[in-house]
Amino acid sequence: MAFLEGTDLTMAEFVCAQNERPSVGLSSSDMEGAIFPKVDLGLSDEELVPILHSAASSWGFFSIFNHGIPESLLDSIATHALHFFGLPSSDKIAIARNPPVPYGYTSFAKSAAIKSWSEALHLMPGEDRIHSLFQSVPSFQESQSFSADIIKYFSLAGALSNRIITLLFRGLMVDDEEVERVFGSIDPARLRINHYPACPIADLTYGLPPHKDYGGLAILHQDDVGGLEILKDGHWVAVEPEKGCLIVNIGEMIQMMSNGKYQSVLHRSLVNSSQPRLSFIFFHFPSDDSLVAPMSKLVTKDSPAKYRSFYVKDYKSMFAMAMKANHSPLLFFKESS
Ligand SMILES: O=C(O)CCC(=O)C(=O)O
Ligand SMILES: [Fe+2]
Repeated sequence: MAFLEGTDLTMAEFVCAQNERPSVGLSSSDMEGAIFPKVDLGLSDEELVPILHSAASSWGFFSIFNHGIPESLLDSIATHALHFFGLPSSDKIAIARNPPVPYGYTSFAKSAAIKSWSEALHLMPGEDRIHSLFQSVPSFQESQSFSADIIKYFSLAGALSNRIITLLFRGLMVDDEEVERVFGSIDPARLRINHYPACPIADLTYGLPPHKDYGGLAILHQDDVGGLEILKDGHWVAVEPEKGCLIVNIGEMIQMMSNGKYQSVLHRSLVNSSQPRLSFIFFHFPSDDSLVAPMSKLVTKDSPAKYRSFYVKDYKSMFAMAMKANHSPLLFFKESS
């Protein structure tokens, strides 16, 4: 029997095989001697270079505060998003994402080998595009102010992400201009808003199964429920929510361009049986027609290129195949050593 309004999914479809179910993770305070990095972005660029370098090299994930994005904007996006996800399914699917169009609403993932107990809104920059998307949702009263928030957020998160990426590469002695050439525009950026309803079979399934993020840098905002875990030294560790903080993580594109100096880290979202959860993530991508390669300064005789150069669109076209093979697309471009 279908259990989700507007879908033909059954609960059994979400039950993972015994060996794929989420094992119990650790709290970050259980990690002896390893403290999840928390970075004050109010410091000067000069002070931040070594701090960010260390956080990104040791964990690949870190928390930031004093990041300059107003709390009121983050709260407002979360409130509007919850109202959107609370609409009847027939309204939400009015803006269903239809590939190759990369934006719109996706209901509980049907095609993936491991189902995700989550629905999502995928957005890309562009004032007209965002306005007309939300205006197409019947009975959504908040389309104007939600659109305005999203437009503002793209701009602020884009500038924030740009600053962090630039400083991370300064930590590897790479010139700002080289970074600007690849990440200078937010046009290819994406915002993904995830909604994880409370789940009656929370121990048997995932909100999102383990994965690495594809783009350059991801900046995540989560509510106070918790559920994000990252793989650290072979253990799943919970990234506990903290008001006012955002979570940053290295995507595969930075792993490749840093020639493996910064690593993209596996992470997953768990669900729980009592509370819904909301997160939203800004993904900073290079544009599809950029040719990316390990930065020339980082390729030497002693440290040869670990990856072949590629066009971002070719990398993206490997997503589906990588998913089937249960690994990430970057593996297809690894140089044999
Ligand atoms: O919701 C979360 O905590 C993680 C989401 C995530 O990893 C993603 O959307 O790529
Ligand atoms: Fe992710």
